[in-house]
Amino acid sequence: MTAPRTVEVLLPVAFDRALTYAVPDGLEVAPGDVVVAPLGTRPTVGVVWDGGGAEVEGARLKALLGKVAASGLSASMRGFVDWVAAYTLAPRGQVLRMAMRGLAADEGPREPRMGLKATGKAPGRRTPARDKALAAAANGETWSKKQLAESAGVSASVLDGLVADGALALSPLPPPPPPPRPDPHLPGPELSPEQASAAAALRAAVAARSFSVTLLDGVTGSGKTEVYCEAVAEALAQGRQALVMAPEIALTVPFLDRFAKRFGARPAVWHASVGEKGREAVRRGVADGSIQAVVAARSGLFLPFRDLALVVVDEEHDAAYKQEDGVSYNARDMAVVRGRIEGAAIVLASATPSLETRINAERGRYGRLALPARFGGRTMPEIKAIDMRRAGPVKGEWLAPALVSAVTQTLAAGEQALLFLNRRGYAPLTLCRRCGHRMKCPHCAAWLVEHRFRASLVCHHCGYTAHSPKTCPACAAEDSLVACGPGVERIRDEAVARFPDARVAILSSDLIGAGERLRAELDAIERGAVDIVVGTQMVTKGHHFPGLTLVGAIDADFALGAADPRAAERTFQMLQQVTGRAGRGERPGRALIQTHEPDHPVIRALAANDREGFYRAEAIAREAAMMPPFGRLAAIVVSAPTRELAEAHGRALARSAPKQETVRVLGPAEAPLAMVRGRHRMRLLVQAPRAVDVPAYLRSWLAAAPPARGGVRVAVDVDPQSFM
Ligand SMILES: Nc1ncnc2c1ncn2[C@@H]1O[C@H](COP(=O)(O)OP(=O)(O)OP(=O)(O)O)[C@@H](O)[C@H]1O
Ligand SMILES: [Zn+2]
Repeated sequence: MTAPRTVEVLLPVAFDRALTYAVPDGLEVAPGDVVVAPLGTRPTVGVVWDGGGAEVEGARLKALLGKVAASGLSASMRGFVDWVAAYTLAPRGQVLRMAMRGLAADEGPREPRMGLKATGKAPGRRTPARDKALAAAANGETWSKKQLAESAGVSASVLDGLVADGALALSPLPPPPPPPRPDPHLPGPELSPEQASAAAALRAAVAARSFSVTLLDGVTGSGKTEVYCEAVAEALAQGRQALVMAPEIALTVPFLDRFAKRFGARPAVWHASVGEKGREAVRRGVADGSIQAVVAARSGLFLPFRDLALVVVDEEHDAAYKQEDGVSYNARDMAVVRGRIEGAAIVLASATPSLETRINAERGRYGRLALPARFGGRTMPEIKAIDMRRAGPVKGEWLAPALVSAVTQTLAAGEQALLFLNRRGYAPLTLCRRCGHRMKCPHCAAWLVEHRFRASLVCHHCGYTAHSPKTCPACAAEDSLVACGPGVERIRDEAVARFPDARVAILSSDLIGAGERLRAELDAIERGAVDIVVGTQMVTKGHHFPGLTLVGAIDADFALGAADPRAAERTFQMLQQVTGRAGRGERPGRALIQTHEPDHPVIRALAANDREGFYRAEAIAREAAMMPPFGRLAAIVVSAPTRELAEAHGRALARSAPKQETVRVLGPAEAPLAMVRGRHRMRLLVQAPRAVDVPAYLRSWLAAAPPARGGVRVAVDVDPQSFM
């Protein structure tokens, strides 16, 4: 007897290794095929991986259960999965799981949907409802049951009766027409000379059919979208595919309409709120090439494109590109990796590029195209700081007098104002006036945030929600709980109270979501049906509201990210983005920033409109501290049910760190967010020069480290973005 043929199969579970299976006689499989394999006793869908295929002696070898008629993973996709896993230290199976999203169990030809058709036979019994149904069906077409019932104004049971009677018969419905395809040959807008030359460079990058990375560095309102749409047009015209990524689902919404205006049809959409059926359709369409353009949140990077020509990473600086749970990867960086593997052009677009990307461009690793001025001769907003120490509001209010009078003037001129505060809910802290008790999350080292619209207290880390209590849970005093500090809901209340005639809208992800509600709100603002917009960071980027001329930033918030080496950069980016919403239409804009540190270099750079100066100073500071992009960082978070366990394991880890001259291991120290979901957290930080292969260092470290026991978990984060 000959030994069985075998293959390696990677399964979408937390295994790093592919498992070896026997291939039953009569089954032909190749790397990339989707197969069903037994995992323990459970049939599991996985992907045939590279390697293996040898003849192995093994009576106990399990056999594949079958093959699935679904588009598999190309060699480049498999290479991408391997690469991401190796870099992030995530098990390969966990990365594979992301690449299998939307995979239907069977993509084979579908059974046609059945509808109803008149047979011409008279029913045995006539009623007015039956007559109506037959009259509607008399046109001879096949109707869906629902449509026929609606059109005739009868219930579904009437139709069932007619089928039983032979007057209606089941009949296959014609397949739905394919969605319209975007047309790359529609004329785009007329571009300014700067835009035109940037667009030509991007078109050339796509036409080159090879890997390249280009930073599209253009100030807010410079028309970056119009420019990168030309690169999309080039990809479409070649019959190839383009992926446009946005850091948040909410930002995909306005892009859909802009894309449709440019190309006559909407792109496919891919993100967490798309339902299972929709995802299956997108996955199938990108795999067979019938879908050419996709707009997606970060997970779209793992779609199995057949012929990917272009990836645009819009707002490339955005921290939301970093996934923090499961596989910790930065979709911006992994887009570059995918581009290298696929030979695709990568465009990183931003008005406030990350220092990482700026330095890559300066050192010639990336190309750089600049749009230094706004489109149409519009000017950048004038930015001023309001010193909250001297010119702040009275206690209990949050809008400084100078901001109030600016809003008043803006409204009087028939223009719109935006009040920005990066804090959801009504108040970040609720405390008892009598005993000083603070309302805390029972599972996290965090305060509960009051959400007054929902009458509840919510933990922003674990989602724990409680009704706002009437009495203090500690001292039982009645009506003693007070809200401290503002969230957007509170700013909205103040705006409504101060400007009773103004139409005030609030935009916050927890209130609006990313669906039709959001679209309706954005439309209303664009049309001028809203006077004051109050919003979280959801409103800071990407949006274009022509009537908006004043932006008020309620709190410049530097202290928040004290442990974060990117705190200054992030604050600069956020304020530059939000102030960049002002004055994009006919009239010039201005912005007021409420701050307790008006002399902070970030505020000074903003007020002086000195972007370059800020980046230069920031680069010097980061280089001196050997912080990214001049050095490398990785974080290891140890969590455990008790602090002692977490600390002990953190110490043991630190002791087992391989000695390498240039690599520093800091900690363990208690994480700024010391407990989440009941787990105590300690952090270690690895700092190394750029030349060090940090993932390799971590791998050899963790392989030799004492195993985590007793509920201890170790999470590795290469290139951390969050320092909580
Ligand atoms: N060549 C053009 N012709 C007509 N309108 C244009 C042109 N370029 C840009 N615009 C318009 O100018 C506005 C700003 O452009 P866009 O939103 O692309 O800027 P942006 O650079 O992406 O800004 P931000 O970074 O602030 O999001 C949009 O309404 C856009 O349609
Ligand atoms: Zn919590």
